[in-house]
Amino acid sequence: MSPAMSLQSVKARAEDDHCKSVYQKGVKHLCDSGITKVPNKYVLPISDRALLKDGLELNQNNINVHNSSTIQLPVIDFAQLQGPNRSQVLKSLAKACQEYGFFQVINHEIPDNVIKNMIEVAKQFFELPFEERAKLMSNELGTPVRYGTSFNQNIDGVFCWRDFLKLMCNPDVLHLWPSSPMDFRKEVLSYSKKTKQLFMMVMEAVLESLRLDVTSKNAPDDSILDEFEDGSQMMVINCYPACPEPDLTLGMPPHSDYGFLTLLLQDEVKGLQIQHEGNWFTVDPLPNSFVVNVGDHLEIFSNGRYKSVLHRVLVNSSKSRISVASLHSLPVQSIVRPWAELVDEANPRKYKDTDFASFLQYITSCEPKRPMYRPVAGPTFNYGTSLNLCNNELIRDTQGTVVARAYGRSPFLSIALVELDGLETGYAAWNPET
Ligand SMILES: O=C(O)CCC(=O)C(=O)O
Ligand SMILES: [Fe+2]
Repeated sequence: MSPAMSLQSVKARAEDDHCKSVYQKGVKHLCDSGITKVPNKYVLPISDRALLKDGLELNQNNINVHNSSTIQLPVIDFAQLQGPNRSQVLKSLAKACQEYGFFQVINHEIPDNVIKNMIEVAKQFFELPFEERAKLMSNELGTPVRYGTSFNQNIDGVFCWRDFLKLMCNPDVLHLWPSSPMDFRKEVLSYSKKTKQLFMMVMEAVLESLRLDVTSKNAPDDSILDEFEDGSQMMVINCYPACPEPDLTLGMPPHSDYGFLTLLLQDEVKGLQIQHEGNWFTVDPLPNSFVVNVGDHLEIFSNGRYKSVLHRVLVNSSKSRISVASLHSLPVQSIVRPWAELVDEANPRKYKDTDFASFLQYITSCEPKRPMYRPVAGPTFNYGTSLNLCNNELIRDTQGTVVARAYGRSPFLSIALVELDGLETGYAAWNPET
């Protein structure tokens, strides 16, 4: 190599490193530096984009359609659920979980000021000086309080237009929550307690709804509800800054959530899209409602009756957006398995046991070392990592030999399944039989 060449490559590498470290600081920091174009790091391949420049978008068959229709999610009236119409509401709930995997809860009894203050302190948090936020950055996925960017900034090839603060909500880690802005801890704690209560009530109804058309010979078992009492709760506070070229990127790539249920609060800016009957729809929630969705653990627990649904987030050029996702599941050490009441000869078990702790351990320990498999055929493969694999996608090694098949649709499930059939079985936890 000539001296000039090597100098050039050293320079290029230095530039590259500089950019990498800028992107690791997040999109809020990037936007505050006054950019007017989306850097390449955030530009998705055309096939993965949601919006085309002229307001058109691609549908599932890559056919241009006008900007997505909005969807009115099924409405679950929490007040009705507590009254004489409960059985009617339970039927609507079962239908919503089966047909959409999403619903919106109205009359949920969480006071307006708790919601307003939650959004307010979330906004204030992202307005803190970068140095203050950066204290909470960590590459360790299991850290109880973690500030970060993109979907998984350790491995994403293309970054998404999102910064986040993830807060575990178990009492022993509350002292690690940010102490500024003022009132942050107080308001987030009050919000997390209210969402936990709401989760418990909705989860109880979901269990009841699962039993509606089951004539199980197994004894009814409600002990699971007690487990949820001590279950895990993770609050994900998302910030999607206004983006100069929103058609090139996404706030969040298609994914499903890992837990039982996610309760989502959004500010007044729309952006959430869900996949329904093969197409993407923008969610247009009723004012003061909570959007609730089925997560991977509920899919496993319900033995596939309720499916976790892919969703993603669009960004826009004029308004920054805040959302707060509260993800609920069993305690991290608990095994998630199909509910005994739903499994019998006619309905055989479809999923293997899994637990959140070993999932976390797996991605923390193996992810950076894992070889990068790229499928050579099949549906879109996002972000150049083994995340976001599509169902039944074949994974091939660099020689083109099939090494595995992806069953999951989400990072949680697909990671679990990329190793298969005697191949490295790091975490073969989720295994639908179809
Ligand atoms: O911001 C949103 O609307 C959705 C956020 C989300 O899907 C998540 O945090 O898992
Ligand atoms: Fe999500």
